[in-house]
Amino acid sequence: MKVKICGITNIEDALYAVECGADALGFVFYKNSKRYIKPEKAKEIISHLPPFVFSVGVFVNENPEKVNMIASETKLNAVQLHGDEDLTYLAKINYPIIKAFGVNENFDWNVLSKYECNILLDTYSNNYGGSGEKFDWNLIPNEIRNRIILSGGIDVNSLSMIVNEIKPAAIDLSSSLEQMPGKKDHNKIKIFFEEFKNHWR
Ligand SMILES: O=C(O)c1ccccc1NCC(=O)[C@H](O)[C@H](O)COP(=O)(O)O
Repeated sequence: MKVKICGITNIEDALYAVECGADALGFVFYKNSKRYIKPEKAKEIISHLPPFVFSVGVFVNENPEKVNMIASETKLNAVQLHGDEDLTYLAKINYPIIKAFGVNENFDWNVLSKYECNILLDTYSNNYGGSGEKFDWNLIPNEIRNRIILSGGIDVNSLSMIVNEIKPAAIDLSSSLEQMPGKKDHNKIKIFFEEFKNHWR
């Protein structure tokens, strides 16, 4: 199970998360987010990451040409589309895509079969993401559990259920590891990865 830490805004948090075991880092290029990072700053951080750490840019309903431009300039490995982007939009993107879906009790699970890219399930939120809230993971159909990226309110206390019951391909978390939006708490990161390794390896 891979772990992505999202909402990275500074080099100290990036390197510490990687040192503790993060496989991927997320950079939020959505200006309305409290975790927004300018592409130039993300580029600088990404240039200091060790090999084999995956860099993901998070976008919400951004102009697709701008997504491609930022992905190229900052050297992203993938783009996470966290808004209302449809298949026509996705066809304009030149980079590996993670399509995020906001889940609530009314979510139409059939829609996922139309998407061939990686799927991230997050809690439905008017702000699109980074809510720190869980959705009801029991709603996730069994047949897709092992290929999704699970997200939304994941914290150290979620690990038992994630590892033993949901068993997703990857998890993605942000809020539970923060001091405040955009600044990670290194002690929380350390404890999270210690517990993750206890549960998973
Ligand atoms: O983090 C944000 O502020 C954000 C805003 C708009 C779209 C996506 C955003 N973040 C993406 C993520 O951090 C994660 O993919 C996911 O939402 C998990 O967040 P959390 O519930 O805070 O662990």
